[in-house]
Amino acid sequence: MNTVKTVRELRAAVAQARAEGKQIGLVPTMGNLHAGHAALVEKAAQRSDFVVASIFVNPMQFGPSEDLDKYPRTLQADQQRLVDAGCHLLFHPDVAEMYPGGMGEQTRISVPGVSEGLCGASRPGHFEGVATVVTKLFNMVQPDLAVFGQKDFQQLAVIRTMVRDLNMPIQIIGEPTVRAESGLALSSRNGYLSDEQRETATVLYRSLQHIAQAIQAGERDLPALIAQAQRQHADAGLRADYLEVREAQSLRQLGPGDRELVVLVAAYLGNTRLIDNLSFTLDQGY
Ligand SMILES: Nc1ncnc2c1ncn2[C@@H]1O[C@H](COP(=O)(O)OP(=O)(O)OP(=O)(O)O)[C@@H](O)[C@H]1O
Ligand SMILES: CC(C)(CO)[C@@H](O)C(=O)[O-]
Ligand code: BAL
Repeated sequence: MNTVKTVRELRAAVAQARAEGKQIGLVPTMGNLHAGHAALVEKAAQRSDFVVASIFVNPMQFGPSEDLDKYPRTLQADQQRLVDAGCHLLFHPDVAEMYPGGMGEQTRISVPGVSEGLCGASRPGHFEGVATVVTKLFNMVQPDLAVFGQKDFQQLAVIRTMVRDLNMPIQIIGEPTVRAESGLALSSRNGYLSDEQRETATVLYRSLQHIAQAIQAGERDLPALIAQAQRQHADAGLRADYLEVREAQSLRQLGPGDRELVVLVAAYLGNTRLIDNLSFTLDQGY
């Protein structure tokens, strides 16, 4: 697996793969790779012939008081993981390569509607940063397909909407969340947690399961279900950001007859912000 740092080298390597008749798959990441990322690369390797992964901690999607500076950077271990998962090329640009004119006057992509609320409410500008950098990566690589994790459920919805609205000829594949045995969704930010906090954080997935099961069993008092879960989170030492049930395709508020639902949670444990979600189908509709 080659690692390249410039757009010029990236384009040359992809052009060569294309000239050999290969289908191109892209897996964008911010590095500090775990088994969740490996699953995305493996999926891309199944569905395409030449897998490009990117590692770029994108300053544009971080708020001023977020963890841009301390976000873990572990290039060597990441390269090994990518090789093991079947990646052919790693793009690892620096900020100047990605934003040569600086970020201030960079053209931006905004995706209204689906970007609003949930993480969009607590991280203003975040999805504009994500949509902009993903568009740039799409234009640099021009992949046939790109793989993203369902763990970042709203991000996946934003990207699907952007691709549809801007007629980008790229198939978007959403991969299920890879979890620890405890149920905790794997995330680079879990590295900020102590062993005890990692155990505490498992309450989030248990709540998602409980809420999904209760709705499937006919419970419709969502405010009560959510309040009960939030009390448990607070008792465990978590600070609530949001806990909501939405229609899963559009992320709009639930309406009568909806069948595809998703429960989404974000909460702080100390300074660490954790997110998780669980989607499910209602046979009879909501
Ligand atoms: N547990 C997981 N299972 C499946 N995909 C995942 C998982 N965690 C992250 N991903 C996906 O990997 C891609 C890159 O995400 P990113 O590098 O931000 O990793 P992360 O572990 O989610 O980090 P963070 O702590 O910043 O959220 C995204 O498409 C994301 O949805
Ligand atoms: C998609 C992404 C690589 C864009 O920076 C990032 O938001 C992530 O890692 O999920
Ligand atoms: N995993 C999404 C990237 C972010 O939290 O900034």
